[in-house]
Amino acid sequence: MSSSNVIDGKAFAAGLRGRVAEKVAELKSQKGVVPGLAVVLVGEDPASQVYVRNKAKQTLEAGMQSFEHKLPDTTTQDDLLALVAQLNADPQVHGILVQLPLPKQIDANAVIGSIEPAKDVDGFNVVNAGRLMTGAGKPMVPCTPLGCLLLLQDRLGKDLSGKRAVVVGRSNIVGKPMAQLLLGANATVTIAHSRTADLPGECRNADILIAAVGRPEMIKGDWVKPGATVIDVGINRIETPEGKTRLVGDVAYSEAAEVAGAITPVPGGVGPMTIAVLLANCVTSAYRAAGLDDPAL
Ligand SMILES: NC(=O)C1=CN([C@@H]2O[C@H](COP(=O)(O)OP(=O)(O)OC[C@H]3O[C@@H](n4cnc5c(N)ncnc54)[C@H](OP(=O)(O)O)[C@@H]3O)[C@@H](O)[C@H]2O)C=CC1
Ligand SMILES: Nc1nc(=O)c2c([nH]1)NC[C@@H]1CN(c3ccc(C(=O)N[C@@H](CCC(=O)O)C(=O)O)cc3)C=[N+]21
Ligand SMILES: [Mg+2]
Repeated sequence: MSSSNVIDGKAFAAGLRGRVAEKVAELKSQKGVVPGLAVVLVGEDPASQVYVRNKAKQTLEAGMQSFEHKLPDTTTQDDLLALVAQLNADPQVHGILVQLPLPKQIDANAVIGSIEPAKDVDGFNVVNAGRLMTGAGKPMVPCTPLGCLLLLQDRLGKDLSGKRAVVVGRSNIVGKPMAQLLLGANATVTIAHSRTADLPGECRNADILIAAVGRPEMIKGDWVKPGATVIDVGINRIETPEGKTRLVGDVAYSEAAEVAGAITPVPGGVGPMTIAVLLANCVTSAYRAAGLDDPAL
């Protein structure tokens, strides 16, 4: 496979962040408003700390305000709900992201449900999930699935009519909203999961294959239909034989790249898109709060 069949999510994300920065500057000059993103991290998970640092850096680079709230592992649900309430009420905050997973003593659904839907830039709140599913009202769309859709549409065109899409994984944060977006773009969608009878067979039907499983390199090259577009959402940190760690996706990349028409790498594929869409959602929220139409990004 030629390198042009690698979908460069890193470059696409950089372009999107550039458009976000332009919209931030326009809002500032027109309304004197600077979009603000609040990120809440509970606990000390090193991987989460890296993501949160990257988000803050890119937020500032786009000309936005970044508010970081780091809370200890022992934080109670009431403490976290109180912080969310404070951020809901803060006019400088247009987007609130509570990093998942949360410690066991906290009910994630209760916390997500307490975020003002307009500020729910992850799109995880039931109000936004319901809007996405029904088409009633404008949702905040979950960042990772929307990032995947943008990469697909850049390759295949906006209309996915006639294409068979298979989404492996049915989580609320990736698999289910991904399927919903593909359906909205007119693909014919199958959602596969751990109870699917013949996963390799399902995958081989896919013109568009989305892997969101959380199992390192589970999807093999001979599960991929020749010419298919493969989007690998997985972020798995594995130990190499030399005792170092390395990031791999849910797809056995080098095998799959031999067969696929196009494929996202890990790192440098979906991950950077997630953060770029997060910034885009936050800017959209700020435009709405200022009474403006959604910016074209
Ligand atoms: N790039 C990015 O920006 C992001 C990456 N991720 C990554 O994406 C991956 C998925 O994340 P997330 O959706 O949160 O994960 P979850 O663990 O919430 O969901 C995993 C899904 O995969 C299914 N699954 C697990 N094992 C198998 C199997 N052997 N065969 C078929 N299906 C299986 C599960 O099925 P069942 O429901 O039956 O248990 C479940 O639906 C992870 O690697 C995560 O790190 C996540 C968010 C953002
Ligand atoms: N409320 C919430 N919203 C999220 O969107 C959310 C979350 N919680 N919890 C964790 C997952 C994971 N996630 C990633 C974001 C960026 C990269 C990313 O930038 N990845 C880079 C490399 C990162 C690295 O090198 O470690 C890449 O793939 O190229 C990865 C993963 C967002 N998540
Ligand atoms: Mg996400």
